[in-house]
Amino acid sequence: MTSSLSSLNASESSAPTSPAPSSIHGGPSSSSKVDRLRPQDRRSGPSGYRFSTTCATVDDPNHKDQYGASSTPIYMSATFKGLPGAEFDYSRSGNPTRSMLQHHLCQLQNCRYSFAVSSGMACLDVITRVLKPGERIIAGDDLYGGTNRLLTYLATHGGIQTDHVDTTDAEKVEQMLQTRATEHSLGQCGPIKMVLLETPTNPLLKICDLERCARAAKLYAPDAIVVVDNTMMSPYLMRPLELGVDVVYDSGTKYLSGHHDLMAGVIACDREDVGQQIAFTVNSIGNALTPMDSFLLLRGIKTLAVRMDRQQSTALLVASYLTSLGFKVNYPGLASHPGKEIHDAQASGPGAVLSFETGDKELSEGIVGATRLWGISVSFGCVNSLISMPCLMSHASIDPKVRAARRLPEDLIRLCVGIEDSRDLIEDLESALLKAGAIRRRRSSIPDGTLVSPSGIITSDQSISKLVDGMDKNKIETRGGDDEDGRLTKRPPLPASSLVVSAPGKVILFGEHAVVHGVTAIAASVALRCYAHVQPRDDDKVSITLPDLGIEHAWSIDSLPWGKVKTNDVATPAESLDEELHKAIETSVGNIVADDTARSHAASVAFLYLYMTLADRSSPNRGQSFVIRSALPIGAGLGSSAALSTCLASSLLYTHGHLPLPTADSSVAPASQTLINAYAFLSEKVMHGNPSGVDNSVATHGGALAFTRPNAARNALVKSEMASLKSSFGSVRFLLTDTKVPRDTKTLVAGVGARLKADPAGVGKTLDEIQHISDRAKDIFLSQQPAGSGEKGREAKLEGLSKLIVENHELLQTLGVSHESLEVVRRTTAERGLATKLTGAGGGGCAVTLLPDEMPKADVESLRAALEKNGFKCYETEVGGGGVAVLLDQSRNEESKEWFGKLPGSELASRLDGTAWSTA
Ligand SMILES: Nc1ncnc2c1ncn2[C@@H]1O[C@H](COP(=O)(O)OP(=O)(O)O)[C@@H](O)[C@H]1O
Ligand SMILES: C[C@@](O)(CCOP(=O)(O)O)CC(=O)O
Repeated sequence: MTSSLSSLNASESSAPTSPAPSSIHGGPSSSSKVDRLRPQDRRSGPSGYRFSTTCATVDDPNHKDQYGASSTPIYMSATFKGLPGAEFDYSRSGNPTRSMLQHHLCQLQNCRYSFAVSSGMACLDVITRVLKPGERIIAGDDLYGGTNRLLTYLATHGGIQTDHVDTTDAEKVEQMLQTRATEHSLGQCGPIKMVLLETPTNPLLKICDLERCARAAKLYAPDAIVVVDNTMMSPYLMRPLELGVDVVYDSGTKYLSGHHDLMAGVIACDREDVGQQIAFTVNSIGNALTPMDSFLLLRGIKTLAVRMDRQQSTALLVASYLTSLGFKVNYPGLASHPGKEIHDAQASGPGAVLSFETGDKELSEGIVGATRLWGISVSFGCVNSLISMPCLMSHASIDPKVRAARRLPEDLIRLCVGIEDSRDLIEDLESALLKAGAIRRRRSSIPDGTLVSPSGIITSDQSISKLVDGMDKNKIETRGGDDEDGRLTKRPPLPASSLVVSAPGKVILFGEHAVVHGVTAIAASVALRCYAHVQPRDDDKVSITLPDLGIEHAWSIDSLPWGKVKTNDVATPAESLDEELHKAIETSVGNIVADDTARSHAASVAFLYLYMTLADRSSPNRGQSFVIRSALPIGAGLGSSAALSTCLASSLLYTHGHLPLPTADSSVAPASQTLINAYAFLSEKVMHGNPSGVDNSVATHGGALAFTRPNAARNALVKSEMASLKSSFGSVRFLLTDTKVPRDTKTLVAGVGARLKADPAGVGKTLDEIQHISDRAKDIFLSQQPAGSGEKGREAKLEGLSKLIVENHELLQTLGVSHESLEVVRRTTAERGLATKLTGAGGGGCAVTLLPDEMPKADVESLRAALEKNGFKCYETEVGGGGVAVLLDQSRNEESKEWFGKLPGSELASRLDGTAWSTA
């Protein structure tokens, strides 16, 4: 042992982690409520990355590897040579691999001290050594068995007593603190020196209000340290230090490592006095983490956020599935959880552990024993899913009488969800529930035509959302239930069964019509959107309600022409329409709603085409009701059909489990966008015959795009090219004028196609000229402003765009797609020196006018009045917002059905736009 270690003075110990305190506190302040709600969005550490980036980026500028190794080397060395004072001398006190891990943990938890020790229990051992005999602890009554065992040991061997209270009731914690403080002041007991909290509790998943308990501790026992076991959440979902807590520990064996291939514990602390004390203890007792395990833990942490996202979203499905069967489920992700509000305020996700009761201990044993995929094991946080009975396993060390007193049900089953396919997990669980007799099929009520595999197990190609939705009513009842109908008919809100999505309309600035024939179009999303609300129907019908057109259609699902549907792999969408299916749907829609208007007919056929392509006929959950609303003017050239198509495609893909729902902190994934866009394009083809795909691409991806479709005569593309246009000169003001003159995109597009066929050279030349316009416009958008050109540079660019607008409109006139109403707009604006062109298919519909930066509001208003005098409607709009979006708030999804179909479009939009969406 080297001389620096022979002294066990805390201040000389090299156990604390390496970064200088100042470098860790690079992140934003911890006091803001908003910050706290979304810790994964917070930037931390000197590099200022967000959480998942920091997870994957292991870097300590003060400890660069001599060879530039990409992965932290494992320093398998007990000793390090050198004179006293060197940074490392003996691995118990400090080891470079462990130092790197501890540095990384400091970055993730935004704290100054981090310690990696041999297990989660070792953490508690180290932390409780701060206490002296006679001092007291307040802890929860729903604790992990190991924690309980150590606290009992401290009481019998160390004279440190613990008061167990229900820490999920902050008032009880406050009362206990007050009582003990009074007793201590009267000399009746020792001081409270530690308050030990855990939330959600294990295994009952009850919620403790950390901030309130920490505040109470500071009030009644200012010398006590507030300690939180954060293993259930991991630093990704919760960072208790930011809630007023002094010390946090995690069993690193769980989510941090994620693979159940090591044992570790990590302690985080930001208080210097406590940090130094812990450093002293770790060094003294020698339980610091080995270099090999430090390496493994560091590796595991890199994927913490992605693992947790996946595990958590599956846990929500499993919890909903079990709830739908009638089991009492404990999971803070469920709207019914009593502590949800507090949990949501202090953590940013419900985690991936849940528990449920069956009502019978033997039955629970039967279920646990019958699972195959769910491993029977203690612990959690692993990539593999685990099932256990806490009373027989993780909590067996607690006296049964104590367990009973703490209301820990003997039949409780704990599920720790891993990263496997959620369908396999639910199928395996269902099979175990059936085998154990916890549920059984209600064969008599399976609807005609519903296919159930001979084994009685739902086949794996069925989507989880359908599986989950249909469990209760159609197939299964809980044990002991008779065939009483309606016994389980009250279903809880299910994550994927009711959903709200939205997509924006678009404005084509240059290149409409020509884009159909391979010319580049410049288009951008607008702030007006279409919205779709989906919920299950239990009458075996599928329906579409179009309140904007005053239409509702419902079809008995069996009456649809299913014989024409070809088996398809949803992940590889067809590029062209299946004309046979299209025709068959046209016929049946025509038959069913003979008095249909052309508009609702088109929307209905497109809807059924996508429904029949994406829904599974054999699913018991095939019944669905769709309500579509648009804040966009319909049929005016602003892409209402593409926004509708994108809403239909996304809602069907999500509710039928073809796409994972985005999580609270994620946007609609690029791969999801691609699939949504492909199906939206098919719907557009149903509605418009030969669309270019620009509208649905903008509705799906959002932003501003230069879009070019493959066309052998014009370009060498094999698939549509989309170049994102980020204007180098800020936003541009546009006025959209809806002439309210109805027109039909399909007919107008076909008309231009016919002209091209009749006069390939003449129309071809027009197309070349439009291509040239789009190219110039693209250059203007993308070109950097010459240095020092300032306002002048911007003015020149806007002038350039105005010229192109005028030219493009003239060319569209020659293609025969203008209309007198559009010419009125053009003239009215030209009188004021403004450039206007039609946008979209023309023939009526909308015109777009470029507004100069300096145009006063009053002038815009007078222009608007002049235009609206003709019966037109004007919108001043921004362009380039987000694409397809999914409403994340499940309760909002449920609640909105009350007013979704009733409110005026603009009011509906303002109600929905203010809520939490995940957007492309
Ligand atoms: N909210 C809606 N309700 C019903 N149908 C709609 C809605 N939005 C769009 N549509 C469908 O889209 C068609 C309009 O498409 P289109 O003529 O291309 O004009 P736009 O430029 O608005 O997309 C309508 O005729 C109708 O079939
Ligand atoms: C005319 C066209 O270029 C745009 C159609 O726009 P809208 O349907 O009028 O919104 C056709 C297309 O690109 O598919």
